[in-house]
Amino acid sequence: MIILVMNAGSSSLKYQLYNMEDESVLAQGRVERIGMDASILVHEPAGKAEVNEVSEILDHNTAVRRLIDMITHKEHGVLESMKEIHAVGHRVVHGGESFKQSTIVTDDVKKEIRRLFDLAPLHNPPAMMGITAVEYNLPEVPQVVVFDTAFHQSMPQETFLYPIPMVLYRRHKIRRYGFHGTSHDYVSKLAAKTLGMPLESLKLVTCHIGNGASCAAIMNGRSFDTSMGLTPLEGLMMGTRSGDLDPAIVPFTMNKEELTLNEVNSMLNKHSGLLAISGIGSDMREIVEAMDAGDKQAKLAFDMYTYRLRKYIGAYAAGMNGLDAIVFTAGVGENSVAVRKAVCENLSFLGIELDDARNEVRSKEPRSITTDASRVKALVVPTNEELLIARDTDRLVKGIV
Ligand SMILES: Nc1ncnc2c1ncn2[C@@H]1O[C@H](COP(=O)(O)OP(=O)(O)O)[C@@H](O)[C@H]1O
Ligand SMILES: CC(=O)OP(=O)(O)O
Ligand SMILES: [Mg+2]
Repeated sequence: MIILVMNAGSSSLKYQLYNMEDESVLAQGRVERIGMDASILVHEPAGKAEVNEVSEILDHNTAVRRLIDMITHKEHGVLESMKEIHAVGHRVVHGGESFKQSTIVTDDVKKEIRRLFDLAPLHNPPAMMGITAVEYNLPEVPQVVVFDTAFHQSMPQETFLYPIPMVLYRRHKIRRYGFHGTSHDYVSKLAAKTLGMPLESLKLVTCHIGNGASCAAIMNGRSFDTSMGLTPLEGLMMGTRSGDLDPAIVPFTMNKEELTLNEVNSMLNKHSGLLAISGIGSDMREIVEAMDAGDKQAKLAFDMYTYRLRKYIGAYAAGMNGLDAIVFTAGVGENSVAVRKAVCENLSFLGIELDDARNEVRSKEPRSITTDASRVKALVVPTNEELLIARDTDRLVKGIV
């Protein structure tokens, strides 16, 4: 079974092509700057030279056509014809309360994803454009949608409701949904395997820290709480997103700075976080480099970032009344020795004993970074959201529920 996995953003489209016989990646790539001048297409076929092209790609439909051209290209391609693609799996960020698991795309499913545009105006419309573009270019191929929110649908009311009038939940479904669910699901299962313990017996805090960042409290193999909320803005401090703040800051700032709703939204999503405090950038590599060179604002940004992460780990340990392991994943979690050190060293009261040499090991394998004697373990588990999407697509298309 050959499966194409797509992750569509507002101006980008990332893809991976899997051979599910051995779960190998035949090709991967991305189209960036869709609808802008000088769109970029990067295509990496396994065992062949990488392609980098700059051209005009006006919409997601053209992007899908271009990536199909690449996959079946005489020189850079990995398939003879697009007929070899059995199914396409899509990442859809918001599934609201309607989708508790992945599902095959039907007219009703599309209608429901459209209805959820309101709750995720930046994320769901491009995913829908990806689905429509595949329908147009590969009309015979079944499609599956995998939701960031689905894994967190197991949260109880006490953790998913906000203490605001209940009528807002009933009328508008204002509640915590949580995101990065495929990643929290994937790494919690792999963490249990790495620890050699049944997942159902473990209390875990998984930290998906990349561009977007969220923590999840995992109990009995299910999501019990998570730091992102109605939208992916709540919770941890991120590259350009503020995370938690006093909600009164919103009307106060709008008033003082004469900002519109759109402007304040953009301030909190695109001009806050590491970028705002450091004044340097949103990339943790740049922050650590500047901090090591003595930059005070970079150090402040780093300290705020790691402090806020520790607060969540402590809160979730209390929320679950226990903790067996914390799990670091995504760009920062998998790569930043400094972030992991700052978090773990200041959680010694919880029973976390960092092993510096283990923390400095660079590897793509799941591994422990605490000492053998450490009462609570810390693990690094590389995430793979695309593989989980491919597996769900494979299972659903084969009719296995
Ligand atoms: N070696 C590294 N050290 C510290 N941070 C890193 C390193 N490599 C990547 N990152 C961080 O990972 C982030 C990207 O994470 P990723 O999970 O790929 O994000 P996304 O999928 O949301 O684009 C970058 O912004 C960067 O800050
Ligand atoms: C939901 C979300 O924040 O996704 P990303 O980390 O890809 O921005
Ligand atoms: Mg990501």
